[in-house]
Amino acid sequence: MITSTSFYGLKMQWTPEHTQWAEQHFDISSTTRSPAHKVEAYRGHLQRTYQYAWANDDISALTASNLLKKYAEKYSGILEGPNERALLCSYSDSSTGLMNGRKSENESWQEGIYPMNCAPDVISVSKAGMTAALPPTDVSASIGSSPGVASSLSEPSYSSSNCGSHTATTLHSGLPSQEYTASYNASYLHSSYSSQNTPALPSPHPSPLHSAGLLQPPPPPPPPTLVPSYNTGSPNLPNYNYPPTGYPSQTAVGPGYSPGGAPPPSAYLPSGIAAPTPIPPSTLPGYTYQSHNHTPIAPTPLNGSTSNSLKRKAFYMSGHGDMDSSYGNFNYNQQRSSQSPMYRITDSSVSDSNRGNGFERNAEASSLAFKPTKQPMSSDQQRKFNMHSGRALTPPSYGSTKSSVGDLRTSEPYSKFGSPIMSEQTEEHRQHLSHSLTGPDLGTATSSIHAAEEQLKNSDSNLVEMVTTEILQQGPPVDWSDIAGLEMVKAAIKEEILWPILRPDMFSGLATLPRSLLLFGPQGTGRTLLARCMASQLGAAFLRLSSSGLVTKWLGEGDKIIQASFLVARCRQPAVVFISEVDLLLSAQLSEESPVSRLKAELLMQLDSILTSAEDHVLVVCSTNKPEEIPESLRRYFTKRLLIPLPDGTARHQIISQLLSQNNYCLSDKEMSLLVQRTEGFSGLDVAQLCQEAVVGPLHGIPGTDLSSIHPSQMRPVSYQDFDNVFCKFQPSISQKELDMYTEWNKMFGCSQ
Ligand SMILES: Nc1ncnc2c1ncn2[C@@H]1O[C@H](COP(=O)(O)OP(=O)(O)OP(=O)(O)O)[C@@H](O)[C@H]1O
Repeated sequence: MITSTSFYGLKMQWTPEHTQWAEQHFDISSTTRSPAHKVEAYRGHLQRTYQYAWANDDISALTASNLLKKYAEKYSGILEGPNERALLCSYSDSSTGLMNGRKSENESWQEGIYPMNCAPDVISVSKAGMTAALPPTDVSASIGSSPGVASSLSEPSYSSSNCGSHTATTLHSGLPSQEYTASYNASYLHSSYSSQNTPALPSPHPSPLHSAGLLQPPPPPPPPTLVPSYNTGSPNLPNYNYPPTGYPSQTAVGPGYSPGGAPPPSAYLPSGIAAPTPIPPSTLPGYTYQSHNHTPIAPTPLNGSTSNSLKRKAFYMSGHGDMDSSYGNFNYNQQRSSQSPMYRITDSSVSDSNRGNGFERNAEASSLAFKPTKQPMSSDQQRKFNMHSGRALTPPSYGSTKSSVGDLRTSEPYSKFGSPIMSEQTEEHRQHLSHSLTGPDLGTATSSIHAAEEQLKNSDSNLVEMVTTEILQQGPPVDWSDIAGLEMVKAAIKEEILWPILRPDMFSGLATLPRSLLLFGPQGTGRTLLARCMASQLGAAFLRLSSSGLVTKWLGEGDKIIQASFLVARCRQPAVVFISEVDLLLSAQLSEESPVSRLKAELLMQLDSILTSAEDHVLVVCSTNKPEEIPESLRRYFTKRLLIPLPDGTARHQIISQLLSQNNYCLSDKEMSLLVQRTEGFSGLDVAQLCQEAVVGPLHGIPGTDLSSIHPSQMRPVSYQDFDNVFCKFQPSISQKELDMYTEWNKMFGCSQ
């Protein structure tokens, strides 16, 4: 019998042979679906395929048969073939360009550029072992049930009194983060995909579903091991045992992400592999600042609209000035471990009256004590940090004298010169390296270090000394929780930069590891902090080059300094080289005759070498507030380009609270809310400077001029009035036009939208 079928106007004639053939064909390899189902599936496909076929034309039985056969072969291969995950794999492959930043410069980086629309379809009809994607109806349910969405979208209300030396945790407990959206759930893979023990790795770019926060990682595995090397057999860390509860998970962000906390389980990695936070917190005896019983930070609200929740928010405004960059001992997380190496020791031997009044116990009168980061590490901290780094212990140089090259925002003397070439430390360093980098490149990294050491021996020793004292920086490690807000950025850095570096064996699908990163946006938003944090998390040496220093004071030998810095970085690898204001070196405005072009050429040569070397474990992080000045042809040097926005209300609240917590202050909840509101558009640096000015306020009311004789108890607490008095000195220094420019550039060339 001949039957006639019409698909969107396309008439087809079916003979019994056709039907039989189709059924037989589908039956060949399927063990999970009946022939009838497959024919249904196939018909569905035909419906879609033939929409753009020759509508309304009759076709011959022969043509129909050929078409049938052709598509049956094609689709049976996808549905039933052993490589049914080819689509996912090719998804990963096709994204290699993205990972490498080799994207065509004219292409914009748009969200959803790598949709995984096909994956759920394929998965859901393929193996029984693969869980189907969430149905669309689950989308809203999932979002609605997200703790982020459930929370209030309004400015946080502060329920507690803020009088006294409160800790930041008390102050902003219950605060939702306005910036974080649940969309970034630290997992790129479809949940079903992640459950497979496949070596194939996905693209690092989140699928739309993940961006929407719909796909959650699998339940957490047993206590994370971090980088196994850190607690197994490292001679540097003989007794170290990473406390699994040291960084309790944070509810403010998606379940897959816990900044500053124990590394989350991730669908990105096979089960049991934890997110990298390799630097273990050191134990600070007597530290009682924070218990683990604090109320967790309230879930971060998504923006009101669901569509907005699908994007990483990017908003920013002003930034200016220059100030101590090493607020490394802040605590912006409720669950910050009391054992964090970053948290400044509360010396219980010092009376309360001696604390938090603007006069630190060792501070000179001029410093006025609002210097949360300028305290040297305790000997215990130093010991711990030294154990991490596996390098000779030298005094912290963060916060030491200003260098035009290293651009240190510090006040302490530089650390003593220590040769970048490992001598007695060499073996220790090797072991550290071997523990922190478990990938297959370890052997070659070691040989690369040897080669760099040889080169360094032949270099100008004065130059090398200058680099090791001024550019190579040592200091207390920076934890994620030391950086207020920026949750999306932090998550992206963890997943797209740090994990592949720490576990190259797990990311073998990537053509090359991420080796360069551009942080762009307004000044004073924590880009240096982020770079330092990356170095800390990688257990890497940190070298900081200031482009403005190079093109002004050091112009004559700037290229040699760049060269020597990269050489030292290779000797000390793993290493992070941070270059601020990189637009000054890479600007398109530079003529060939310009002396700066020598620096540019040297930098590009070094970048080329880093990007092409599979051996070196050197990460280059550059910052700029003029990304548009980087020529199109040079953008490709940056594997990732991340917008660092201005702090949102929650982050500003965190910064203010944290800074004030070190002083005696009295602010009502309402006043605190007002401060948060009034600092809208401020950069993190602006906020910090505002606080610094305000805490000096109480001094002005003290009669007499001899401040040295004043006892701290005579000082009144810092009040709202003190802030009010200095607000006139501060205002957002960035225009809406500039903000729009960042948004546009981010849309076109950034990786976080
Ligand atoms: N997100 C943040 N969390 C905590 N502190 C911050 C943050 N952003 C800025 N700050 C404060 O501002 C200071 C400057 O930050 P940082 O140097 O990291 O900014 P930057 O973006 O590198 O700026 P610049 O490009 O001007 O050097 C920090 O020392 C800190 O006090």
